[in-house]
Amino acid sequence: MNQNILKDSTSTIRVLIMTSVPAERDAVLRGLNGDARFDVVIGGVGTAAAAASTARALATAEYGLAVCAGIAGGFAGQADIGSLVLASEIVAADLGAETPEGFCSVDELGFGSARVPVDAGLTARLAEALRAAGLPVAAGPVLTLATVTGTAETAAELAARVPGAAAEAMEGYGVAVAAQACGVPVLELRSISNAVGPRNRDAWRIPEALKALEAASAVLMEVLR
Ligand SMILES: O=C(O)c1cccc(C(=O)CC[C@H]2O[C@@H](n3cnc4c(=O)[nH]cnc43)[C@H](O)[C@@H]2O)c1
Repeated sequence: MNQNILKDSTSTIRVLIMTSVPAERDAVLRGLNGDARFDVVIGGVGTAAAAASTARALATAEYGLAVCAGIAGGFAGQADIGSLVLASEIVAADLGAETPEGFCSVDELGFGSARVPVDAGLTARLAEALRAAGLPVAAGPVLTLATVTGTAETAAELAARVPGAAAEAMEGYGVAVAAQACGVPVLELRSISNAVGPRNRDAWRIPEALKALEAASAVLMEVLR
């Protein structure tokens, strides 16, 4: 078990799982099968809602781990629809400035960091357990964006800007910044519902992604036992 993860007097880790919408919360709860160590919260869509909801939840109890969980878009060649992605780092990919020479991150601007590290040890253990359970999982940067990518050009630009980018979603950075501020380790677990690229909402495979999220949540429960 990672040294940073707190245990209470009964040696039980309390885990906060932040989702965006009710369907994601319900999928996670099905996988957890009533395990009382986990609190699963609907934090809303987008970074601001996620950060505010996570900070509020972390103020109500002593958690040893915060997990951002939900569906996401997968980058071509990195994560197929129905597979899982574990963030190797959480990256606010549109937090910065546009310049004539291209995008300039807040890191380059000198205003903090658009990248939050995850609990690497726990991420590795969870990835191994997911693979052992027969669930396909990739590890790579998970991008947080305010706007869902809708063109091949933007997908290619993001993939070039963040080498190895595996998935994009809309909340991870908000959850991660709130957790970091509270000294709580963070993970991001995503199941892939669609490919990052030209918008085609009819091609989103949400039921398959929610099934994968449910299965992954059951594995997470076992890994933290
Ligand atoms: O319509 C439904 O039944 C339904 C069920 C569960 C979730 C949804 C959502 O639309 C959730 C929005 C949520 O999904 C993330 N997401 C998924 N794909 C992408 C993407 O390609 N780019 C960015 N974000 C994506 C995102 O985190 C949203 O919060 C609908």
